[in-house]
Amino acid sequence: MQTDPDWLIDFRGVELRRGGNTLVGPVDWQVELDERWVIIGPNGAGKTSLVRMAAAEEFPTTGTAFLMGERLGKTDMRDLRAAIGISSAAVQHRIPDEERVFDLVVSAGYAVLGRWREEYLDMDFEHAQEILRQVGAEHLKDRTWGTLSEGEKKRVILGRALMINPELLILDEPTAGMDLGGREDLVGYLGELAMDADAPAIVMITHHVEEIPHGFTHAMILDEGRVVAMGLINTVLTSENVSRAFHQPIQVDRIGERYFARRAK
Ligand SMILES: Nc1ncnc2c1ncn2[C@@H]1O[C@H](COP(=O)(O)OP(=O)(O)OP(=O)(O)O)[C@@H](O)[C@H]1O
Repeated sequence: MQTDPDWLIDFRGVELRRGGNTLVGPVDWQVELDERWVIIGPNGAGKTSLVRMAAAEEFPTTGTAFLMGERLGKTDMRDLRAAIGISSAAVQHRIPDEERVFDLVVSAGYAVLGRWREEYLDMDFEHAQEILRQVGAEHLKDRTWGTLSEGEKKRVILGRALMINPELLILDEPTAGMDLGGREDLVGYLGELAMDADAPAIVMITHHVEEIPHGFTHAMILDEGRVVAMGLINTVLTSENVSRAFHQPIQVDRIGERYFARRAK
């Protein structure tokens, strides 16, 4: 079976099952390099399960999955993971509290936690410095991970994900726990990234349509493991589709480049 070289993600009939339950699927999904996807859906809809397969962290139980042209199960997962930047609660939980922020970011390219386990180049230090500046975390570089607030952690983990110059960037609730100002800063930054032609393909899970940065091109809505709608964002993020997924009348409005949702009267 072949995949299209333009597709970073190519899922065909992909399902993830555990203990007799289908967590997500079957899903057919293709993501191209210049696409920026948002995935929304109620708690337990299967969003994280889906992106864990896209992050080469899980194998599908059934179906065929290609990531960056390589078929999952037929290639070394470590090679794939080296090209995928991930910001998620699971990644956060693996970081020891005593890890220094700058070391955490600089070591990302070597897929290790801990600054002194590899040789680093001046270029790596400069790159890490620049990325921390971009995500608004330069002032945190000498702090240890365990001392950071939730929002500060989110910035740093995004920096670590970007440090490897990924082909695919996976963001599982990247703004969770952030205050309003911090969230708007990060949404603005992600919007700039989304508009950058050299940026990686992006797949972002969020609970709040208000957090979708401008420049995002596609959306998928999941409910109970199934795709309710997927495709171009403006055709998918409609009141009708969101109401169907959340089982209540929701009005979705687009104001400028941003989306807003509330329960319809
Ligand atoms: N290892 C597992 N074994 C059994 N069930 C699981 C396992 N992992 C997840 N689930 C279940 O699969 C469903 C989908 O979980 P998933 O984390 O993918 O949902 P989600 O859409 O990301 O949810 P949330 O918005 O709450 O983060 C949930 O009902 C969850 O309880």
